[in-house]
Amino acid sequence: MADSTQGAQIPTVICDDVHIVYRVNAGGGGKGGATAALSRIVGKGKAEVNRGVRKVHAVRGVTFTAYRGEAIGLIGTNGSGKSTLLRAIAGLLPTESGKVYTDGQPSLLGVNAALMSDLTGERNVILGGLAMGMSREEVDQRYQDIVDFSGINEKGDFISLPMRTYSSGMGARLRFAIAAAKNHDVLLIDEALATGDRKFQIRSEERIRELRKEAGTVFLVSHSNKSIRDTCDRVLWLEKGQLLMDGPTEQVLRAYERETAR
Ligand SMILES: Nc1ncnc2c1ncn2[C@@H]1O[C@H](COP(=O)(O)OP(=O)(O)OP(=O)(O)O)[C@@H](O)[C@H]1O
Repeated sequence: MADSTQGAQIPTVICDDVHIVYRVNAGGGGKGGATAALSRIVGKGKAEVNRGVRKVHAVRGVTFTAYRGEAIGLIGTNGSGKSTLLRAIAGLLPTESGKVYTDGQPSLLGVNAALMSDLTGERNVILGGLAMGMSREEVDQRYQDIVDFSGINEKGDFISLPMRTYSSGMGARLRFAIAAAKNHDVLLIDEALATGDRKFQIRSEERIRELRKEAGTVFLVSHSNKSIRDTCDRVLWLEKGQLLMDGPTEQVLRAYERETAR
């Protein structure tokens, strides 16, 4: 457990022996699906043999407590269960067993966060703000800050164009800017910084540090060890769904880097 968990700390997220299992229809989209039809042709009817539900045990017995003011990095190789754990903390996935307790409603900010691609950036800022519980006046007050922070208009008037015309990096910037406009009890960020350019990454890392100071807890899933080093004081290392290590950033990252360099 990290040193930062000592003293008068207020818990914000508690995961108690959390297991998460996905159930996947192994039949390939059911009898009528295109994949199933292809399997029937290729396998000459053998597709039926594989029918049934397969289980993927993505998170296996994860236990930790996060405290107010912490920024916690989640690291691990592809498929180790980071995004799954984050979605469970956000309340978007049920646990198979074990419990997730949270203080307040966590906000999940992922690269796929649902903004409306046919609406302009401007409309999405307003809708996103309202969806986060801001009043219309608050949204109006913060609107320009959000647009400035996103940098969307640095190369022209893009905020008045539909979001489907944005590059993936521009979309990610706007999503982050909207989410970061509000102070969150628990902010969960899933690789959101990865698609922004370096200048935007620096700006968003700065904002994460501010959000922490404003007494929230931030979780950051990232494959960039640099982003984790720059923003987090504690790191959870997941591998095959299990919590391999939980401790101060430098200690865990060094162990992770030793392991992944092999
Ligand atoms: N919707 C889903 N249905 C079934 N299995 C899933 C689903 N999403 C993830 N999985 C499986 O759960 C396991 C953990 O996946 P997860 O996306 O949480 O890993 P991750 O550590 O975030 O990976 P990455 O670094 O590649 O983003 C993997 O084995 C993956 O195949």
